[in-house]
Amino acid sequence: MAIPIPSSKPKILIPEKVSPDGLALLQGQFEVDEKKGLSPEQLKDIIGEYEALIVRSETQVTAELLAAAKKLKVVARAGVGVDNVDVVAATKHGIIVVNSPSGNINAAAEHTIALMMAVARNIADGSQSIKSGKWERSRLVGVEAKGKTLAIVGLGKVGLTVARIATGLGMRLIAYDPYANPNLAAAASVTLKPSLVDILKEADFLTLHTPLIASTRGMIGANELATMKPTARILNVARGGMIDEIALVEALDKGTIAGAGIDVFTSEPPKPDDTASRLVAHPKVVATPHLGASTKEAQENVSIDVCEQVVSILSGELPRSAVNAPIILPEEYRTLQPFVTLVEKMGSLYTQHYSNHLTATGVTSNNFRTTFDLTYEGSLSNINTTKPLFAALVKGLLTPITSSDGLNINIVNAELLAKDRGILINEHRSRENVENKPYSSWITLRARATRATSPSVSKSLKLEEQEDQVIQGFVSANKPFISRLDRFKGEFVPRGTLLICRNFDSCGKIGFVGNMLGQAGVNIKFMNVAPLHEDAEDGGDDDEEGSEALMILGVDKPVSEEVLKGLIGKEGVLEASVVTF
Ligand SMILES: NC(=O)c1ccc[n+]([C@@H]2O[C@H](COP(=O)([O-])OP(=O)(O)OC[C@H]3O[C@@H](n4cnc5c(N)ncnc54)[C@H](O)[C@@H]3O)[C@@H](O)[C@H]2O)c1
Ligand SMILES: O=C(O)[C@H](O)COP(=O)(O)O
Repeated sequence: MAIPIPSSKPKILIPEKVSPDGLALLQGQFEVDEKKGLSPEQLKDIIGEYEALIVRSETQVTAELLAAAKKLKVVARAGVGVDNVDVVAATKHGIIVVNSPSGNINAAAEHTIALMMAVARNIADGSQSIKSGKWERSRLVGVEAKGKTLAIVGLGKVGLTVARIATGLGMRLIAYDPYANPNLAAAASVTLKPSLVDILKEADFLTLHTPLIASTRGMIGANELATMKPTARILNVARGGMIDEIALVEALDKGTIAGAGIDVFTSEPPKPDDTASRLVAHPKVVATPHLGASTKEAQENVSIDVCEQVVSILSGELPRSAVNAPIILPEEYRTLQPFVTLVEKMGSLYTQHYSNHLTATGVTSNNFRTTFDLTYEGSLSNINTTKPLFAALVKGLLTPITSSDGLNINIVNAELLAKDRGILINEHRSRENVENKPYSSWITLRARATRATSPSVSKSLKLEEQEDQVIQGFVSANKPFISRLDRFKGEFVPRGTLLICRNFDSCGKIGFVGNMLGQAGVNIKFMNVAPLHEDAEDGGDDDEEGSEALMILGVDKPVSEEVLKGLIGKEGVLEASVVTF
């Protein structure tokens, strides 16, 4: 019998119905498990195997579930609303939450208009009546949309689309949204009002299009309903919970509200005793089972949108619509990616080189500092977002010292993790000295020297504490290069294992180090010598013992501490460190 070989491909779990159009993008490179009908416990039991989770609105992605999701890198919501995802908990775990902010806008807007017309013209009631053999023309007289006031709460993507369609129906449009763009509102012929009450009073139809957040939960309760006209009708294709369902049922019973078209409920699907069930059953309500986004077109859109983002994230790239990180434009990302690699390597070089180098006295010195200046220079100073570069630096600095913790450092949690470790990074942009460089952009990482507050403090400072620690790098042909390390300038590629020696700049050093490595069976793959940088305080000193240089050797295996000790102090090697990328 053949024994199944475990797959080494990253695993993606899809516990809900997601359109196959996007899923096709995942086939081949990932192991995709579509498992519908899992209970929360079953989901928790298996989530630890997966690197990506793709959901719609039914799966509750709780803090408890995320804590069990040890490998999870991304929660992708194939839709807009992420109220079923604990985004704060995801952020803490470094899990990126992505959604599809625009894939189903049109579907939701058209569904709103469909419900409005259905409520206005008693479509559901009329259909049921005729199917039961009746012919009730006088009971089912409706109202027209033309000339009526449509009041919109939340003039975002769906709200504006509803407004544009409703203009074509000849409706008057008003809206309440304290954060709305007045130009977009005016272009859609919507008059913005300063308060909710202002629009409630005038509404013939009230439609809700906000997210479900603290300020919108229960925003339409008994008091609000009481301020509305008895002929008014209410539509909700946004989220259950924004309307007090019991208050609405009572208003419909009393006849103080004429009707409602409801797609979303406080409990989905509603159980018989839930308040939502009373609303669904009410004769003046046209109810649909959260169908706002359920069109073929919208499902194709959101599926492709989030699956593309899952592929990006699992390939180590940035998504375009992260909910818990700023949105980065793809063209910006393309420009930034080589610099992201560079900065991560600069951070890693910093930690490995400064926190672990063997000095002339044979002591391993840790000179790691926690306050950094990260300066983007040349044309890079014009970029819109530096967030990925910031995150890359945190990742580079921390990974050599935290990799055993399994920390997943990314743009989502980098700031938090840096803060937790007391690391402060000040970002700067500079266009100075552009003409002196052979490359258009470069980056400088500087950990400033301890500044003496008095002569006695100055005396007590060790020499290395009195100097800035500097790493500078640039990108050429999409490859990262280090162009300065400490007081030394010289180009080298940060890859593989590097032995970095500080030595007196005189004859015989290379031969001596090469010989020692050879005896230890370590092969040298490439070598660079970096002389003192012109800005270095003792730069240009030609005195044999005064002038120093760095020797950077790419080696084929790690150099043991014993070999390092053998190098130090002899033949003018002053310090040595080994870094691995
Ligand atoms: N039923 C469905 O299947 C379906 C489909 C798509 C979207 N939706 C839901 O529709 C809603 C709107 O989606 P969207 O894409 O237009 O979102 P959006 O973020 O583009 O717009 C939301 C708007 O609400 C406004 N807002 C926030 N708080 C407010 C407050 N307290 N008072 C008034 N306005 C406030 C915001 O300023 C924003 O303009 C969301 O809840 C989404 O989940 C439902
Ligand atoms: O927020 C959304 O995108 C809608 O509510 C759609 O939800 P669904 O994907 O469960 O249909």
